[in-house]
Amino acid sequence: MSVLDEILDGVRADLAQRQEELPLDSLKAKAESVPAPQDAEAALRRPGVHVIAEVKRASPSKGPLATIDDPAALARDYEAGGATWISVLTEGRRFKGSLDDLRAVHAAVDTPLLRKDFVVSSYQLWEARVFGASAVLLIVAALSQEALVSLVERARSLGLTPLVEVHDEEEVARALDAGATVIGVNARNLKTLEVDRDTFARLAPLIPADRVRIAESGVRGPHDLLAYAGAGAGAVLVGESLVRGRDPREAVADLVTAGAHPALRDRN
Ligand SMILES: O=P(O)(O)OC[C@@H](O)[C@@H](O)c1c[nH]c2ccccc12
Repeated sequence: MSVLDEILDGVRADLAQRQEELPLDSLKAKAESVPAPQDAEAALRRPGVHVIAEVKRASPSKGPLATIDDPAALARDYEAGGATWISVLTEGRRFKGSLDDLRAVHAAVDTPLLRKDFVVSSYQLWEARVFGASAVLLIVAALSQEALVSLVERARSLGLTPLVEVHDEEEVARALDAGATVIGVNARNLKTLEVDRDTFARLAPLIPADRVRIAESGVRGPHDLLAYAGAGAGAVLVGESLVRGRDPREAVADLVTAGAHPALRDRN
């Protein structure tokens, strides 16, 4: 069984528990009192190479990364640093995230939020909507093509921008078949946890230039942003180096400055 399979088993068990406690109709009713999502895709289509800063306490590959007692405070630092999106991990077992983290961050910042989780059901799309996300991660490797197509359509119907994540050539083809317009290339193989920063450069040419291309994982600083930008990234998604760093606001600001370089203005 791969790491991804193990994670998905836990996700499905926790999801069943939540649906038991809060049936879909009750969840949907809560959406009426939550402001509509922002157009997260439009934010990424502004000129330059964008920074998506992630609230990430732990990971299967590294274990505990940071306690993050106050995710809202961290998100405010990310916003002050100039992040275009803030990603909030909500998977609890391996990443120590929660929907409460998403709610707290939504109450603290105006920046569009990405619900970072292992989505396998439209119930989780409604959760993302109710807890304040404007975008939601859909991992191709975790979904059948039928499920992927359905979840992309349902996410859009809720006003959520689907960020469709790929790791190889076949998954790029599947993301395009599903109509993805925002595609993330994860340098980390979720089945083996290996990180290969060259993955983005290998797959980017397969992603049409009219899509937003996001390079995910392994960004240690501005030099990695510039390398990913040089390979065609319109945004980078950064977690570990920010949550482990001395000053998250300053680290985001340094990445944002690199991404705003005049030579990168035509990126999106
Ligand atoms: O911590 P890093 O190496 O900066 O990576 C961030 C982000 O890309 C990573 O957390 C991630 C990318 N895709 C995911 C899917 C599920 C969980 C986590 C992820």
